[in-house]
Amino acid sequence: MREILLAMKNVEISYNARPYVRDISFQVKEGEILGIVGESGSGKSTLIKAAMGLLGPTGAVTKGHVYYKGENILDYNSQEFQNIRGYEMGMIFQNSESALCPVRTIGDQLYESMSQHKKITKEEAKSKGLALLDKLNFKDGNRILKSYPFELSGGMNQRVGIMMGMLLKPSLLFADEPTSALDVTIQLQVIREMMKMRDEYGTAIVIVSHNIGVISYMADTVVVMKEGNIVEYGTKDQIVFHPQEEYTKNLIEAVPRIRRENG
Ligand SMILES: Nc1ncnc2c1ncn2[C@@H]1O[C@H](COP(=O)(O)OP(=O)(O)OP(=O)(O)O)[C@@H](O)[C@H]1O
Repeated sequence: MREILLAMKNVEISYNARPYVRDISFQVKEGEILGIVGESGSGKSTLIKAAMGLLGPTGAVTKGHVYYKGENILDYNSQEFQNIRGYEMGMIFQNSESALCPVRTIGDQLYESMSQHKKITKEEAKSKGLALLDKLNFKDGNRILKSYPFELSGGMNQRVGIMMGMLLKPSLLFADEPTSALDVTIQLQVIREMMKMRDEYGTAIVIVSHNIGVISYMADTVVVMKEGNIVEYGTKDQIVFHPQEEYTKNLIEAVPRIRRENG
């Protein structure tokens, strides 16, 4: 039986004491890929931030429970969240450049991120980073590691962010619109690399994407969000290929598909 890694139960999330997201329940098992779709402002990123303890000073889970490996993480203090972020839970941001430190090289940031969680030499960190950069189709990994974020293009920084999120082989990877800033060919590479991570290491992935093609390619299960509520939740087959709600049907029709599988 695969372990349930993440579970939200009847969760409400508020900013400045006003609820924006209501009565959310879903779960993610080991090796499962959950897609979250929904129009802009429907609360997709808020769900991910709540699971990672990153709602910021104005945000809070105001009702319900969030469990990670059976532990109620709403009881965690910031140090406990710090301990699981990166190592247990990885994150790929929509805009990696803004998550990177502008005045330090990629190589230094890579080493810092890895050495926070385990004893590792700079050389080991470098060789792991180079191997993953190679898989993500960077031609000149050495140069990338010596570069500052501003010296790289937006697409390159995004792939660096993806590498950082995947490097520690977390049990659960959150990916918030990870490919929207990338060229189509690179998008496919990144998606394949995430799938490989799931297949090789049993990594569970929660992916937010506007692109139903990406969701239909990757996800096992799908949550559909509208104005802070779940309107549909089920298997990919149920949601992408046999949606019940008009809202879901419109979402699926509104965006171009990369490829439809199983349908
Ligand atoms: N820090 C914040 N303070 C106040 N309101 C916020 C904050 N962050 C998000 N919100 C509000 O919460 C709601 C959900 O936002 P969220 O970013 O989760 O939506 P989303 O579905 O991820 O949107 P998008 O697809 O545009 O990224 C929106 O109404 C947004 O304005």
